[in-house]
Amino acid sequence: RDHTLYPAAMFLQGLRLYRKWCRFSSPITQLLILTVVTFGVLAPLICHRLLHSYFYLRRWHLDPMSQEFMKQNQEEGQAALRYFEDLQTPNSSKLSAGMPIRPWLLVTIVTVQRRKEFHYVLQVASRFHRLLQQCGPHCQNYQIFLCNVEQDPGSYQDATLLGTHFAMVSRYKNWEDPDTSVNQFEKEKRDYAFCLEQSLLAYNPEYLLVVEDDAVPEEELFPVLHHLLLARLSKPHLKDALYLKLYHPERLQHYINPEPMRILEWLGLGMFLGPLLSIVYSWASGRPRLTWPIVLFFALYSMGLAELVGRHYLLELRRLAPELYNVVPVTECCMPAMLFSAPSARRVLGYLQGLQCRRGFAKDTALYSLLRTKGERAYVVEPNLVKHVGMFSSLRSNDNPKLL
Ligand SMILES: CC(=O)N[C@H]1[C@@H](OP(=O)(O)OP(=O)(O)OC[C@H]2O[C@@H](n3ccc(=O)[nH]c3=O)[C@H](O)[C@@H]2O)O[C@H](CO)[C@H](O)[C@@H]1O
Repeated sequence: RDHTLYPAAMFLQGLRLYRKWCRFSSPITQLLILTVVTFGVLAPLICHRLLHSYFYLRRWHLDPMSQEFMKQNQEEGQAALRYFEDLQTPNSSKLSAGMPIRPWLLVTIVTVQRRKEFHYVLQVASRFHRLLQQCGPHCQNYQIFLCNVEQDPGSYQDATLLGTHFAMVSRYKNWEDPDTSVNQFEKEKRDYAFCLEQSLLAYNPEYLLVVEDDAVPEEELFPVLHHLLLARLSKPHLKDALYLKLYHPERLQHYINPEPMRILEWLGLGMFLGPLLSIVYSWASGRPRLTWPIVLFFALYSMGLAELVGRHYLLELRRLAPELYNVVPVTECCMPAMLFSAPSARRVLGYLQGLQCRRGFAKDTALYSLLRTKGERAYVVEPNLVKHVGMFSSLRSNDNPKLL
């Protein structure tokens, strides 16, 4: 007896029973049962632990998952510390003499001190360092640059450690109050502008990737950037963009967002899966005729399922190949990882210098608000190419942060 044939035999038997049942029940009853079973039983059972799904059981899982994330992240911080402690220190002449004259891509990490035990900046820098090593000759013209905007740079041990491995600039010399009349968000913007300016002055790179000190790059960052910069961004409408965002918060990635591109994507999904699922249904129920109401039902069914399970998880499928990554017009919020061409970095610097930030109008909102008035375009890559790990913000106090 061939035991491997059991599942196939069971499937055929089930199909036979199902077809018999279908003959005596109306399609409306069948589709109603399918809807109830999918949305009421299967999806909640499968998805209740998925953080970015509507089925997520926040009350049950949010606290333990947040604690677990922080515990793991602290361990990753320790691992990053060991990474640099074990790494051989390059001699200082190598740090400057080995530098390419004009890097193709400069990665600038903007950092201030916060929650020492997590070593956020070490996590970011160690991952970039390792990815560059793995990338080898393809990334020969890449450079990492640390921009330390801590007011008391002497006390910032992680930055001091990184200064022995990477080129670094410090905005403040000793403990220094930059300007008491300046609010925290204006200071943050000025710090960012300083880092942009220093990167351009010191390296004049072709492309500049400015990352915040809690944005850990994904493994595929460099191959995807290669593809985007060499194949996709050479197209005129993308080439002159003001910036390309490599991260957008997962909680804002749903279809039900006032964004035309997403709505189009959602409709496209329904138009693709609607007919496909209808064909499967017709075949399984033994009804050869496809009717419009059934196609429409499955289109809405798949669109509803995709939204409720979470668009974020569908986007993850795009990681299979660099060609599958989406590049769409940006929306407001957040700039943990921003890619600029040299001319666009100069334009951003000028714009930032002309802006005044405050609570509720931080640098990300300010920059986004400029797009329309200055006639600029900007894009975001999906899925995210960095992971935001900083549960504790250096700008907004929160002693008990949660993943959502
Ligand atoms: C994940 C996420 O949504 N992050 C956004 C959020 O940051 P957060 O509120 O998460 O703040 P954060 O602690 O991640 O700091 C953002 C960046 O500002 C830097 N920093 C901090 C303090 C300072 O005095 N000077 C300075 O330059 C810091 O090193 C980091 O690179 O809001 C900011 C605007 O306010 C930006 O839009 C961030 O992208």
